Amino acid sequence: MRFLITGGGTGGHIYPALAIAGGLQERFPGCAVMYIGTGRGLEADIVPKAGLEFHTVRAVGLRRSLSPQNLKVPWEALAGYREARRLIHDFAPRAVVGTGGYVCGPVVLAAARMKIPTLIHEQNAFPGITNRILSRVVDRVAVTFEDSIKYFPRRAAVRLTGLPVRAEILAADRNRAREKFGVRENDLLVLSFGGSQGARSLNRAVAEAFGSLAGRPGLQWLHVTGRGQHAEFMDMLKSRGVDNEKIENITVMPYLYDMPQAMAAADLVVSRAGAATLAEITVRGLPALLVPFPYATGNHQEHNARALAARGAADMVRDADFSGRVLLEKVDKLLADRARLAEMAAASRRLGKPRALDDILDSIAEMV
Ligand SMILES: CC(=O)N[C@H]1[C@@H](OP(=O)(O)OP(=O)(O)OC[C@H]2O[C@@H](n3ccc(=O)[nH]c3=O)[C@H](O)[C@@H]2O)O[C@H](CO)[C@@H](O)[C@@H]1O
Repeated sequence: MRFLITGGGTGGHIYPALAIAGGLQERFPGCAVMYIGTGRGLEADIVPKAGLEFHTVRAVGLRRSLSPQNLKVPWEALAGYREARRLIHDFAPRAVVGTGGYVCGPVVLAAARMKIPTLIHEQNAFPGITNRILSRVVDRVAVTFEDSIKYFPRRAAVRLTGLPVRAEILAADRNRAREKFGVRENDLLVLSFGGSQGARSLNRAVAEAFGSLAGRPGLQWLHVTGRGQHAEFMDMLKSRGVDNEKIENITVMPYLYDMPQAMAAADLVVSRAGAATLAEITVRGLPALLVPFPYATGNHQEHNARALAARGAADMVRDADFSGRVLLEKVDKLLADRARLAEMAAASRRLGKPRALDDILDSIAEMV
């Protein structure tokens, strides 16, 4: 059996694609999986490292403003479409799966026109333009949030699956994780981070609140600054006269490799609202304070955050309104009310989709 996967540009589209590729290899032992991306996207680096056969086609995105680059789009799109057709013809996949990003356009369209079964996965509550267009020609659409279903014209083909998270996120054990991070039994652990790159406004707010959080009985805090912003964060602390080495209850890290353990240990998460982060928070059933990245395409992070907030799983603050004072106010209120925290945790768990990968694989299996 042969499967073709496509999706790219940012990690947000690539990691779910890799999760699906891995799932297919387990479900259909001996199957061949080929990946089509662009030569420019992050996928050109990550996918070959994951051991998958990788090919590229040309693909360009429409600029949202008037730009001379848009004049090249029809020509490049046609060239990419022809390249995709040739690759699909030679590989002869049983099904084609797209996870968003420009490159999906020519590849999934070519497959659909060649009458090969197609499925696309949408990660965000407000879908990207490529997936919205493709949803008219594909056989199936798998979505992460119920809230995105309304944007797809052929709702009958849409299935709410969720976004596949790393197996370690599901498997991590809370007691062992708390031991590892040195969290005492009745202490509350707050985990704050700003997506894979860190977030300046989150860093600023944590730095402003640092003095007040330091030494608080019963509170432990783990803050991740993001690799590119660690030095700046440390400078902010220094300029406020804070010596972070002396403060026992707050740990600061540039990047957290062990996110699965940290999430397992945490009682509250403060973060951006990227789709992968929210999928992880909800499968772990964690309450969250979300500060969506305001410049994400179509403001999709705010849509993602609202999907949780509307169901009582999270509290949301817009980036423009966020500060150290607001962080303290919100966190104080939440931590003082353990019953509310427990309700939020339960609401979060209800939104979690631990079977996301299985459900996506079932959909693919039904098509082939
Ligand atoms: C800025 C932007 O437009 N980001 C988009 C990008 O998210 P992007 O992939 O950057 O961010 P996500 O929040 O979706 O994922 C971050 C991932 O990094 C992990 N992590 C983070 C920090 C750390 O120290 N350690 C660690 O392991 C998290 O556990 C998570 O798995 O694609 C997503 C899916 O299309 C979108 O929803 C996001 O809006």
